[in-house]
Formats: sequence, structure tokens, C-alpha cells
Amino acid sequence: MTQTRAARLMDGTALARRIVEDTARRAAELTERTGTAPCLATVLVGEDPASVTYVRMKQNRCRKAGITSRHVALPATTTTDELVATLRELSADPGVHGILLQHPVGDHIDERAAFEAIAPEKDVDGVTFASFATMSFGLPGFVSCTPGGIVRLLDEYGVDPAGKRAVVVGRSAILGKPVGMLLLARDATVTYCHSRTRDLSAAVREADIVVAAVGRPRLIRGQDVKPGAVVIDAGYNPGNVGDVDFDSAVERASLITPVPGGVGPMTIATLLEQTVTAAGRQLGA
Ligand SMILES: NC(=O)C1=CN([C@@H]2O[C@H](COP(=O)(O)OP(=O)(O)OC[C@H]3O[C@@H](n4cnc5c(N)ncnc54)[C@H](OP(=O)(O)O)[C@@H]3O)[C@@H](O)[C@H]2O)C=CC1
Ligand SMILES: Nc1nc(=O)c2c([nH]1)NC[C@@H]1CN(c3ccc(C(=O)N[C@@H](CCC(=O)O)C(=O)O)cc3)C=[N+]21
Repeated sequence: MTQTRAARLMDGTALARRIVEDTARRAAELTERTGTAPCLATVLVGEDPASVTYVRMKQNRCRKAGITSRHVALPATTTTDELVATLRELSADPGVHGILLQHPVGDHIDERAAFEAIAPEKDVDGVTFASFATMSFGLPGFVSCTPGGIVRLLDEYGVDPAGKRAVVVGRSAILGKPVGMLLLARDATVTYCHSRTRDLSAAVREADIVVAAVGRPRLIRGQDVKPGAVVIDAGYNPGNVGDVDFDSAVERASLITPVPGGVGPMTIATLLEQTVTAAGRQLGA
């Protein structure tokens, strides 16, 4: 008789709450000491409804943590040069301590050029080349928020990536690529899969740790999850659906992140935490 045992859930909501509480204390202390509250600038190009919602969520969470936010809404017709100029102004503005450029920005814009216009000391979303380099070498610096939140969850649940086979599905600049580099820095054996990967199922079946970061609802199925694997679902598709087929994967995994309540809240917690750290450094406190 085979007995199936469902995986334990990795509770991102609970861990994120503790991080945000701690961050709010640090923000209050900094404000008290310097007379200035930490400030995050959010920049959004266009009016994509999902992006509008995410940015609003980030602003609300900032307010609750005692971080002020300044929002810059730009029309969908904004050019790369205009966006770069806006980000340079915010980079030079002493009243702004952290900058978040909401991704994606639209195909007519050179997103990399825009990211590189963010001053590294204000790159609290961890999207610049400078941040990618420090992340990859395991050096201090700002991490990409979703990858940083994922590694924090692994730590919390006692998962040490060292020596484990990690398979990252997706290689975007803000998610897939940096999460693989963070896992490599923690001594995992990392494989990246992407749209040109020939046999995705075969690769995923080898994984001790799977990170799904694709944007395709329920692409990763339980039958491809190695029994006992740790499954991280970073996907966030319309209708609150992840990139992992939760119902089948939960029967094979040892640990799994739910959607919602897994990776999402950790992303925002990491953003707030890094904003307060950036403000502390810039205010010389
Ligand atoms: N919870 C959170 O905080 C966050 C969640 N997300 C979510 O994560 C998901 C991914 O986001 P993001 O990285 O920005 O997305 P992108 O669209 O930028 O990247 C998707 C990646 O998936 C790869 N891919 C596409 N189709 C397949 C396929 N069939 N098989 C294997 N790989 C494939 C692409 O490959 P290629 O490079 O070859 O094109 C690409 O590398 C989305 O659901 C998004 O909403 C994103 C950011 C934060
Ligand atoms: N430069 C950039 N940085 C990002 O970090 C970034 C981005 N661009 N573009 C879009 C994605 C998406 N994203 C999410 C953040 C939090 C939740 C989140 O907190 N979700 C909750 C549910 C919230 C709800 O729907 O009520 C959860 O999963 O439990 C989801 C998605 C960050 N992104």
C-alpha cells in the first residue's frame, strides 16, 4: 500500500509579517533619530491593471510600516530617454531613499537602460547590474526582492541549499536569473530552464528544490516533482494562480509555498526592509 502524505506549507504571510513588524520598528527609530522618514519612490509606466494593483499594495504596506512613498505615474507613451531622466532625478533627490521601477515597462522601452539609471545605493528592488553582481558573489548589497524573499523562506524552514540540485524555471532579470545566483552562492547545483529548454519535465524530476518563475498557470505538475522535493511557486497569474499545480504537487513535495500566502508577501517585506536599510545609510544613521 502506498501512503501519500501532503507537504508542509511554507507560510510566507506569517514570516513577512514578522519582517515588516521589525522593519516598522527600525523605520520609527530612524525617523525619531533623524527627523526624516524613509521614502520609497514607485515609478509606473502605463496603466496595466495588475501593475496598478501591485504598486498600490506596495504603497499601502509602506504606509503601515512608517515609510513614506512618492508615486510617479508616467503615460504608456513614455520614451526610454524620458524614463531614464525621471529615474536620474529620483536618484539625485536627497528626499528619496529607495526607487522601484515596476516591471514590465512596455516593449518600446529599453528596460535595462531604465534600471541602470537607478543609483545603486537606492536600488532597493535589486534590479541593477551592480546589485546582480553583489548578489551573485554573495557580497553585501541589495538583493532582488522576490529571490531574496525566497531564500529567506528556505532559511526559515531549515532548507540548506548546499549540495542540493536546484532547478529554476524562468530566467528573467528580476526573478529567475537572480534566484539561481542566490542559490548558487549558497552552494546549490543550479540548472536554469526557460522557453527553449527541450525536456522541462525531465529537468524538474531531478530537482531537490524547484523554483517556478514562469508566468504560466499550473505549468509544473505533481508527476514531475521528485518525492520529498521543496517546491517554491513564485508564479502569480490572474486569479491568484501559481505556476505550480498545487493540488498534485502538494502530494509529492516535502515543503511547498501556497499562492497566495507564499512568495508574494515575502517580496514586499524584502522591499520594505531594504528601503529602511537604504534610508539609514543615506541619512548617516
Ligand atoms: N510573487 C512575486 O513577488 C512575483 C511574482 N512574479 C510572477 O512570476 C512569474 C514570472 O515573472 P517574470 O520572471 O517577471 O516573467 P517573464 O515573463 O519576464 O519571464 C518568464 C520566464 O519564463 C520562461 N518561460 C516561458 N514559457 C516557458 C515554458 N513553457 N517553459 C519554461 N520556461 C518558460 C521564459 O523563458 P525565455 O527567457 O526563454 O523567454 C522567461 O525566462 C509571473 O507569474 C509573475 O507574475 C514576478 C515577480 C514577483
Ligand atoms: N520591479 C518589480 N519588482 C517586483 O517585485 C515586481 C514587479 N516589478 N512587477 C510585478 C511583480 C509582481 N509582484 C508581486 C508582489 C507581491 C505579491 C503579493 O503580495 N501577493 C499576495 C496576494 C496579494 C493579493 O492579491 O491580495 C500573495 O501572494 O499572498 C504579488 C506579486 C512584484 N513584482
